[in-house]
Amino acid sequence: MVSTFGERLHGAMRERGALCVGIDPHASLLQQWGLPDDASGVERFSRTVVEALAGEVAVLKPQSAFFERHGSRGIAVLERVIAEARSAGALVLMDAKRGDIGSTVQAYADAYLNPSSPLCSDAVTASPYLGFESLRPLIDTALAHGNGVFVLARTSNPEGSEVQNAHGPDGRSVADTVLDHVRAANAGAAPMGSIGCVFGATLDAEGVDLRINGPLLAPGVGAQGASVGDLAEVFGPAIPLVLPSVSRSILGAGPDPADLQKAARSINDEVSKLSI
Ligand SMILES: O=C(O)c1cc(=O)[nH]c(=O)n1[C@@H]1O[C@H](COP(=O)(O)O)[C@@H](O)[C@H]1O
Repeated sequence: MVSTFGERLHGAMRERGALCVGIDPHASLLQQWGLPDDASGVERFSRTVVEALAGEVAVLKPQSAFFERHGSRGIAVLERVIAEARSAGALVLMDAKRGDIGSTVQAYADAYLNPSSPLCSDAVTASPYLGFESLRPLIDTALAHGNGVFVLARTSNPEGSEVQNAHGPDGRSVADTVLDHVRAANAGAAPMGSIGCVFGATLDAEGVDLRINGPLLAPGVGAQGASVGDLAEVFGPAIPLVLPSVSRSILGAGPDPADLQKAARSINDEVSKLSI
């Protein structure tokens, strides 16, 4: 039987630590690494990150936009990054933040979560702001193929709160409702469900029920100002489910692979001390 994403992620977090490293080939990072701002630069950059880290971190998260900005050649690089990272043992979370009406969401599901697609990843990020049910085809396709989805609940950027903290007639915030839907999708799954939420490490989770029986992707550590220490304060008893996601503050240590490894190991070690 095919393993579930929740099972694979749970195992990877125990074996490799909970860190997720973002592959975000910003133009400024390409320049800093002495690479051209084109598809060949993105390929050298991403290959270096994969070779340095895919054998040791639980999850690599390529940000699709940084590949898309180089057109079809950038997407071809993304396809190779997915294949190489997975064959080196990392889980790949495609950061595409897709969302649309359900019939179109099925096409995104076919692109990112169906093994017949060259972009198929272990999981994809999705925006529920066309209504959580519009994401159903993504969730069903993920579960049918042993893959996962990370649904945005509270994003790390300060602008997010005007939408995500708005309250409905039942007095619940939009983000609380998203967390409720994800909790329902993961009900009964063990050791944890395959549907995660994104909850920024930069936020205050006071009064928020984070028990979703699934992973909590926590971007915002490093370049956006949160520290590993803040994670304990934000997530409290939910820490064992937290997957801190870090891009620039690790990528900025490159291009030497040993320096990338050093930067990732140092954060991973700090994170592992939180869960004790
Ligand atoms: O889904 C995400 O990964 C994400 C959600 C969120 O709320 N905030 C957020 O920063 N991200 C992504 O996480 C990464 C953060 O990068 P750094 O700030 O460089 O660590 C970027 O790829 C963002 O697109």
